Amino acid sequence: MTAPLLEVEDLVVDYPGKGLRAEAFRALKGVSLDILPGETVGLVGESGSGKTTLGRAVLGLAPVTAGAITYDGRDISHLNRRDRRALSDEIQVVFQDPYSSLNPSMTIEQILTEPLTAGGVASGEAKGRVRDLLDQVGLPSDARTRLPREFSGGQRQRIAIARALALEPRLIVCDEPVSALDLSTQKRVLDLLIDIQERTGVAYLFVTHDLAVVRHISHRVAVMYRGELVETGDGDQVTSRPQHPYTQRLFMAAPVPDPDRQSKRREQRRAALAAAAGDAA
Ligand SMILES: Nc1ncnc2c1ncn2[C@@H]1O[C@H](COP(=O)(O)OP(=O)(O)OP(=O)(O)O)[C@@H](O)[C@H]1O
Repeated sequence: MTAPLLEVEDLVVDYPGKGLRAEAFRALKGVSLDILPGETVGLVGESGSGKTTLGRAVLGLAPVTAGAITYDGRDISHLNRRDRRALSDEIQVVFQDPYSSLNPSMTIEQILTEPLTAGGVASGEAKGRVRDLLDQVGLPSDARTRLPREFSGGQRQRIAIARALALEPRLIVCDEPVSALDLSTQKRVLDLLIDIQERTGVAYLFVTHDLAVVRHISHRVAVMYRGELVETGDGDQVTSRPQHPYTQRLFMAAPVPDPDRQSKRREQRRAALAAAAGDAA
């Protein structure tokens, strides 16, 4: 069997109380989830259910009160700053807002060179890598000399994706990466993420409140409700035959998914898992 890339076990996250709310607030109440290499797990649930908190805990940005997060067999629940920084070439993030996530005063070349040099890539080599990254996300190489404000929302999200890809991570936490984009741009960015995954084998933890998006991109879907995972399964199974009453309510009003896209994603996952099992044997 393929070993998970990421394992979250009985994770509890308490946010300390502030101001009028003196008591700590339990945002995650014992969540367990794993992600295989090259897999996309879509995390859905209503606002406030804890999706972003789970993504942030994986990135070391939310306090782990109890439980464990294991990456590639190593416990990463309580890393110090240096070890966490060292892990950034393995685990990356793409945030929701392409307007605030890029430094407005840096050129695209500077934005993409920063993680490369931090990851130890020599500056001579970085220039070529920046061109490669722009090519991977479908932007022309003359984008290098321009500033973020010269790009549309969809193009900025491509730049954020290029930055996340710079150090060839094995896992990217995508926190609502397309929800600030219009529908046709959403689809192009999702297809880009799928295409990158097919080429590089990167895994995604994909946080979204949008059920059409989760159906489009996920191999598996995990459903959160009030700080707990109430259902996890194949995208098809969870979206078409939800078991938990909350999931049933969540998906009842959602539009019908694209069956061709879904069956293609399922086949790809089976083939990838079979190949990985063959490699491991
Ligand atoms: N830094 C924080 N301090 C205190 N409480 C927080 C903090 N961040 C989140 N919370 C609370 O934790 C709960 C889960 O929040 P979280 O952002 O993880 O939910 P979500 O499912 O991602 O919601 P949304 O879809 O609206 O982004 C919410 O009740 C929220 O108010």
